[in-house]
Amino acid sequence: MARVRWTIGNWKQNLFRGTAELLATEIVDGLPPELLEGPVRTKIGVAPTMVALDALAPWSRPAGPLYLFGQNCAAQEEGAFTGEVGPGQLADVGVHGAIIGHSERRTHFHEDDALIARKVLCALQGGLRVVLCVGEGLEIRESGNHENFVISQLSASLAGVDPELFQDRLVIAYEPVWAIGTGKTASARDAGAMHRRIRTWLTEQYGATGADRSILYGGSVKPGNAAGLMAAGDVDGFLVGGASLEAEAFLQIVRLVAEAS
Ligand SMILES: O=C(CO)COP(=O)(O)O
Repeated sequence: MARVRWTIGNWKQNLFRGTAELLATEIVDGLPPELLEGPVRTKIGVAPTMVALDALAPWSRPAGPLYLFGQNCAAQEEGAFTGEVGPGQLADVGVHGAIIGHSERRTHFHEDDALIARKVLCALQGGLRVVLCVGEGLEIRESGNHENFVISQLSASLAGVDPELFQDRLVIAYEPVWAIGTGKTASARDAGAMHRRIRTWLTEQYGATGADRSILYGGSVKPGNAAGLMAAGDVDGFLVGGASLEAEAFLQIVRLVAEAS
């Protein structure tokens, strides 16, 4: 079976309920009908701020075509953890999954691999999909140790997670930190090499079935570079930041992901 392709917009700390609804409407209205009616070639996700999640229910599955993602998820189901939102609470407002381990959370909120592993486990146990983000900073890229770094992040972020839980719900996103919001994209060659390395590691750890999961690229993805990145091999779609805030740019990327051979 072909791996699922994904195009997911990470809206970060942008938009309010009204503007989020407007953007969701523009995206859904602009989706090519064949993506909605035929065998779906790319699943489409959006990750608005927590307080706009429930407002997007009319555009998200099952009512609409979008999959809804939180930008974070607590490491525990519930309890005395001020400010946290657990997987059950996300699912309760119609959320399908959560982005976990984004570099902005690792950097600004000091989330380490151990915490991320607990979040991944909690979210999967709670029935959510998980988009697990990994990626190296510029210094590590320049030192040439980027592949080992990313594999160690991946290995630590999945420590203790039973692969039985993955099913089709674990997606990996490779997002080199130096490419996020900078306009610098990894070359198709570099992205392809990292994605292949990740796939090889997944196969070594979990066998062919465990490795058969989508690996997305993120970092300054735009309509102009999406086709080249899709052609790199082992790239199953994108986690899009800035360009996902413009419906037309996001829709172009969706089309390129769906049409890539
Ligand atoms: O962080 C990202 C997606 O999660 C990428 O952001 P940009 O597309 O703005 O570089």
